[in-house]
Amino acid sequence: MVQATNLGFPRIGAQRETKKQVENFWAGKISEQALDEAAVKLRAENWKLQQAQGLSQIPSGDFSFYDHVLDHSVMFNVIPQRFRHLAIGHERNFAIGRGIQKPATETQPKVDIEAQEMKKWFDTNYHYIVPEFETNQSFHLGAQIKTLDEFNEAKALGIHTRPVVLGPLSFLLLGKTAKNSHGLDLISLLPSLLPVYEELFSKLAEAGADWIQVDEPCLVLDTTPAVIAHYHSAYTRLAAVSPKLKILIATYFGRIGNNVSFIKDVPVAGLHIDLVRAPEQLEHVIANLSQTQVLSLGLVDGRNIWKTNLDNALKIGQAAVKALGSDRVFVAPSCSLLHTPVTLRFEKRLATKHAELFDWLAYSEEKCKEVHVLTQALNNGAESVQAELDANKRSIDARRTSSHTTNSAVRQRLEAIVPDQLRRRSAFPSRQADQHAALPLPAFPTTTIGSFPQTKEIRLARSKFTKGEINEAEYNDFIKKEIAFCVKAQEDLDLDVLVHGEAERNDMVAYFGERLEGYIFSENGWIASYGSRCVRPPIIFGDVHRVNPMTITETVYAQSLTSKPMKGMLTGPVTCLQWSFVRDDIPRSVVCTQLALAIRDEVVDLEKAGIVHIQVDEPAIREGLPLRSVDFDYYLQWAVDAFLLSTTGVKDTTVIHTHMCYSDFQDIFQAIVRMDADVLTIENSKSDMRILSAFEKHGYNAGIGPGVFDIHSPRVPSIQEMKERADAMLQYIPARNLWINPDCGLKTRGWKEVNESLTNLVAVAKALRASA
Ligand code: MET
Ligand SMILES: [Zn+2]
Repeated sequence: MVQATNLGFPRIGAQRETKKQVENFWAGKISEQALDEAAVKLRAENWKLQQAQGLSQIPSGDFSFYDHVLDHSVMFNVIPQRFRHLAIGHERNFAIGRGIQKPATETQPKVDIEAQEMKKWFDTNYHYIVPEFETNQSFHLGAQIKTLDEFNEAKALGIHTRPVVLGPLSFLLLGKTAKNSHGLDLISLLPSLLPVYEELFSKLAEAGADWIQVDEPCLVLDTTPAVIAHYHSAYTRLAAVSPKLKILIATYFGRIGNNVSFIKDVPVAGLHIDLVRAPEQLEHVIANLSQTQVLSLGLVDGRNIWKTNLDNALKIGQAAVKALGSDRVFVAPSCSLLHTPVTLRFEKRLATKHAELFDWLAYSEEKCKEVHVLTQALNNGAESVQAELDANKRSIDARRTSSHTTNSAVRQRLEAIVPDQLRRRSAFPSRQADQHAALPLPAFPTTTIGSFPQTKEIRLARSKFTKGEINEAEYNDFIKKEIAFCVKAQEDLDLDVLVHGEAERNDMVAYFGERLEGYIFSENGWIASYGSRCVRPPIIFGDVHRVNPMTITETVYAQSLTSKPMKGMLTGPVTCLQWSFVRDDIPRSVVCTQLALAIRDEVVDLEKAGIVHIQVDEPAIREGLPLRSVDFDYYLQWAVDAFLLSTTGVKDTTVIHTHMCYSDFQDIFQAIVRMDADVLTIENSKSDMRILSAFEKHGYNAGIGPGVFDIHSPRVPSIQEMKERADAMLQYIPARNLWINPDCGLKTRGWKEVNESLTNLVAVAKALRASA
């Protein structure tokens, strides 16, 4: 029998319960016990919900308050030195994720510890806490073994689950070496790590687990034969732990390719592959399984919100059943549903006001159902679920033939793009001279990345406006006051290039999506981004275009309040694309080009309105990079072209800024150069100086502001630590090009920390000027 399975369910709760409870805990409003109770309740609901949709293998251990990789590190006692003296428990785990700062009290000295690094999870907008390994790292299970505890918790409810753990190779490969352990080869830790996996697996087997899902997403990356040999030896050992235990190695987000080679030679029971991202890999993988191994087919898109074309998926399932027999086939979402919202049940507005589009959607709950329907069709014939299949076909056909997804004017404008629309008038050195002559700035100019604290008052006003409790004029008035407050604060701080603060924006892509055609918004389509932070990606369902200016009023108003330059603030096309749920009926590159034309119009209008500095944020350009290097060039060609299309419609004297964050930039260095921005502000505060040496090595010659402090943490950086960072940067970056700024926007912070941090930041720039 084909099994209906799942790889992971969202942990945020259908109405973001987890986020709310975690934040209440941080605020001291609820106890640790209350937090745990809330989680127990949510996990039970999730398991029951998946059961109710008809899944037979339901994951456990997929829950997390902050991040599952962080939990995994803690479970294996991979805790950096600086956190080890903290008491075991949620507070310590949260400290690892977000840093901790507490003033001294009569009995306790002050606490001030930097968070562990956070990185994007493959090409998603989910962020994981990067494990930090030391030379002689010791691994052991603590008193609490999260995976085991959650398996038992489900068992107590009468639900037999499939425990999920991050596999040993991906755990090591996704990690980094601690500061005190330079030169450590992460893979060399495998021999000391494996016994702890063995211990965990035998405990799970004792507890009654049969299938266990071991995630090895690094198998979809470029890999060397040496590393594959380690997969081979590791899984040979792990598969021998218990005859009761069946290991399913799970890969997702791309094709496994030739990395599949070791699978048939190790006694693991099965392999999961992503057939949404890489449908072409089916035959190759089937040919590389042993005679008994199960293939788990990722047929339902775990990263998007569209209904699955069940007819197509069924054909793939049938081919697999034909080749392997139904006992060797599982049906599953392509990856954990962590990246999909929880349920359509609360999308009341879409259901009533946008019924046409609503009918095209499926969230996690509905996707579990799709998995079930496919499984039924494979086991009992399509007739057994004919009504479901027919309804699905109607939705799929309706979407394909809808008149609301195509706009011929947009298509024509795309056809007419010429190469001149992809370049600035002059090269950077000449622009830099013109810009300096037109509007000189002090050395080491200071600026911020755009957003300032999104205070309770701002959120309240926005919610009142949404609910109709205040009218548009009142809301606009409120925003104006916020802008004025923000501009005044920056003048008091003596920053050089100011921003209006983005008070009117809730989310940097949603804001533009709301003002563009081709988008629609959900009420409850939340997905986890980092820590307790969730995002609600807009949905791009049709051709995108700009009807009216989107940011001119606020920017021009902000400029009118100051004689310092005001930076206009836009979200770039690639980021709009990456952080939306994108239609899957035309290529992403085409959607991106449509977005670029819309942003281009806005850039030109800002310039016309007298704005000299314009920032087009592309924080997500790196995360869109394909996972295999052979696919890089194609992506970077269209992505950078889209950025150029959006930014090059201006005069040489207009200063184009861009901003990127949370990524490793080395592998897109040439693309960054080709983006030809006048100023690039990048996240760098937590990572090392490797990226800066790359900028030096390649002779990057434009303005650059590697963040001097980490905005994801509430701690206030001292003048000294930021000065040290800036001094280190000056070893790589010519003084004339160095900007001083935080590493990202300040919207998640409070005004008190922001004022203190920026006071210190401005002092750093002044100290640099004084010693120049
Ligand atoms: C994630 S990048 C954020 C850039 C945006 N301008 C901000 O300051 O919030
Ligand atoms: Zn950023």
